[in-house]
This record gives sequence, structure tokens and C-alpha cells, in this order.
Amino acid sequence: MKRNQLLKKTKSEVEEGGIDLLTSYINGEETMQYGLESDDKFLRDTILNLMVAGRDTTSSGLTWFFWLVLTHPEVEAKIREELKASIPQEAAEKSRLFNVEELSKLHYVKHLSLYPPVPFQHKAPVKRDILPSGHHVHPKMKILFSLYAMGRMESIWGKDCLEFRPERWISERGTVKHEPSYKFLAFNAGPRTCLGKEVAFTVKATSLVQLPNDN
Ligand code: HEM
Repeated sequence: MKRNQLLKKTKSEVEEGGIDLLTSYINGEETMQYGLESDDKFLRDTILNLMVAGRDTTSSGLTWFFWLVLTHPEVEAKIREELKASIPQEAAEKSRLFNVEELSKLHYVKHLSLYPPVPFQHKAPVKRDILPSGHHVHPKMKILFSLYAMGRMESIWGKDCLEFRPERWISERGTVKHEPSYKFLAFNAGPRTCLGKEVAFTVKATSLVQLPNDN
């Protein structure tokens, strides 16, 4: 159905307002570049994969985030300030997709440490090894680690580890402070990092822009 819809449109009509993921997979040069055929099975599997990986994670992240914001009025005020400074008022009032440049100015969206939507994970070593902690591991072992606990550890985040303090992600210059990805594993780290991380931040920022203003 999507293929038929695209056939009826010109290139500029397709690109108007941003390209959705399905369209970019159908037309994508990258898909071809890796020798992948964007046949119906490929599209079905890819989209299902992204939906399964991205639906509940994003909705759980957003639910906790809005609860935190609404129970911390001082943070809400700072978010509103940031929104006013970054997104023109008339643009903020319309429901639309925001571009990467606008969203990159919204620093308050980049944290999930207290309520990570994937609260624990497990991994198995490929070969025998010794972890930095001194633990000996081998391929028949399953290593469980709790991201929920890691997001609240004083040894990782400092004395205020239990506080919702988005400023910990913002540098003195007002830019995003990049923490080592292995310190913050809510999106995993390394070559299998979440593919939808930026999508998740974009959805979060877009919902923030639409936060009703009672003033
Ligand atoms: C707040 C929202 C999200 C969180 C916390 C999250 C978290 C994660 C985590 C922890 C993994 C690693 C799983 C593992 O290896 O055991 C992962 C993988 C993945 N995520 Fe997300 N995710 C989120 C949103 C999304 C969205 C919106 C999409 C798609 C649009 C997505 C697509 C994927 C995919 C495809 C993988 C597999 C990557 C691979 O194994 O190479 N995620 N995500």
C-alpha cells in the first residue's frame, strides 16, 4: 500500500514535512548499498522489529519522565525556559515535527537514569575473561546487571544519586555533558547500542513542546 502511495507522488511531495522510516527503507540508498533487498518481507520484519523495540520503551520512559517533571515544579520551570529560548513561540504552538537542530538545543530531555525503561539486562561472555571487578567469567555464564540499580548508585552518580536533577547532564557552558556510555546503559552501549536512541529523544522533546501551559 505504501509503495502504491509513493508511486503516485513526486519526489518533493514525498519529502515534504520529513520522510518517515518506512519510506526511507523503501527508497533508501543505504538499504541497497548493503546488498539488502527492500522486499515486503524485509520491510515487514524491520518495521515490526522497530515497533516492538520502540513502543513500550518510549511510552514507559515518557510516563516516568512526565511524572518526574510534574512533581518537580522547579525542573518544569527550567524546561519551559529552555523551550521558550530554543523554539519560536508560534512554532511551538503548532503540532509538527521538529528538526534535529531545534531538538539539539533541548538538553533536559537527555536523561533516563532513575527509571530506565529496560530495568535489567543479561549478557554472556564469548570467551573466558576477567572483569574489571576481578570476577572470572566464562561462556556458560549469564551475567545479569540491573540498570535500575546502576541509575541510583552513589559510587556512579555521587551523593545526590537519588535526586531527579537533570542539570547533571548539562555542562557549565549550557551544552549536553557527555557521560561515558558504559556509565549510563539505559540504551545499552558499544556496537549493539539502541538504534532508536535519537528517535526516543525526539519523541520526548516533541511531547515536551506540547506540554500544556497553565500560566
Ligand atoms: C526510551 C526509549 C528506549 C530505550 C530505553 C531503549 C533501550 C534499548 C536497549 C537497552 C537496547 C539493547 C537491548 C539488548 O541488547 O539487550 C535497545 C536495542 C534496540 N533498540 Fe531501543 N530503546 C528505546 C527506544 C527505541 C526506539 C524508539 C526504537 C526504534 C525506533 C528502538 C530500536 C532498537 C533496536 C532496533 C535495538 C536493537 C539494536 C541491536 O541489537 O543492534 N529503541 N534499546
